[in-house]
Amino acid sequence: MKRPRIIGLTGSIGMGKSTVAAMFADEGIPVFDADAVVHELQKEGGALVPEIESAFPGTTGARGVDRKALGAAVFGDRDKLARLESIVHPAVAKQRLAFLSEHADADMVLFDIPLLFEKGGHNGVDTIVVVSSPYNIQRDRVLARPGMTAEKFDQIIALQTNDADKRARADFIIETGQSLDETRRNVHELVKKLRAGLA
Ligand SMILES: CC(C)(COP(=O)(O)OP(=O)(O)OC[C@H]1O[C@@H](n2cnc3c(N)ncnc32)[C@H](O)[C@@H]1O)[C@@H](O)C(=O)NCCC(=O)NCCS
Ligand SMILES: Nc1ncnc2c1ncn2[C@@H]1O[C@H](COP(=O)(O)OP(=O)(O)OP(=O)(O)O)[C@@H](O)[C@H]1O
Repeated sequence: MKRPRIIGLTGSIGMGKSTVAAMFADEGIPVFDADAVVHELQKEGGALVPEIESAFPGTTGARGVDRKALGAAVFGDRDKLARLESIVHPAVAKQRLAFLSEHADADMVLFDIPLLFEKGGHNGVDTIVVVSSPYNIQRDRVLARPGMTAEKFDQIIALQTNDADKRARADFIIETGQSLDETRRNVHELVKKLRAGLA
């Protein structure tokens, strides 16, 4: 069956996945945003809210999942995180398949998958793009987010494949330590190469 070339976009916390995925979308490439799907499933009326409430009592309310509370419950506890992942990841995988069949005629699609290497998703994509910036820039950006603490940042970093490994396993690296304009130019050049079949 004909299917598009699948580009997997990944990178560690705050490296710029969402920002760079939006640049690919601006180039006309359909983007599957795993994180946005998780938000959808966890919001008020979201399909996973009841199951999350029963596994993690007190972490949901009238507005769906309270992500801060749930994050505080799982990021420092690998068993709890694994339990949450066993609820969330199958639902995301199902939507990814649906997305792929909706875009079966596209030449290329991009999957924005934060845990591409951690969960083995790299085996299901044709080309791997990693977003990456120097550690200090990453850390400063993440710590500037409301509600973020150095402790939470360290916990999350410890759960993710490190940046050097990601870079080593990438087909292409998009540097995000520079200006947004520079990064956008690099995305444009990469898309041009991919479209021309040169990469
Ligand atoms: C625990 C939750 C509610 C916390 O939400 P919150 O808005 O506070 O944080 P956010 O989602 O922005 O994540 C912050 C950082 O942690 C990373 N992260 C999220 N889940 C995981 C995980 N299971 N393992 C490693 N890193 C993770 C994100 O990629 C991001 O870099 C949320 O992250 C969640 O539901 N995670 C489980 C689902 C999941 O694995 N999502 C990420 C891939 S789709
Ligand atoms: N050259 C650049 N490329 C990408 N992002 C940049 C760049 N310069 C500054 N930024 C900023 O860095 C931040 C990156 O955040 P973004 O949400 O895209 O990262 P993420 O990898 O999706 O994060 P998370 O893993 O937490 O979901 C944004 O605020 C973005 O504006």
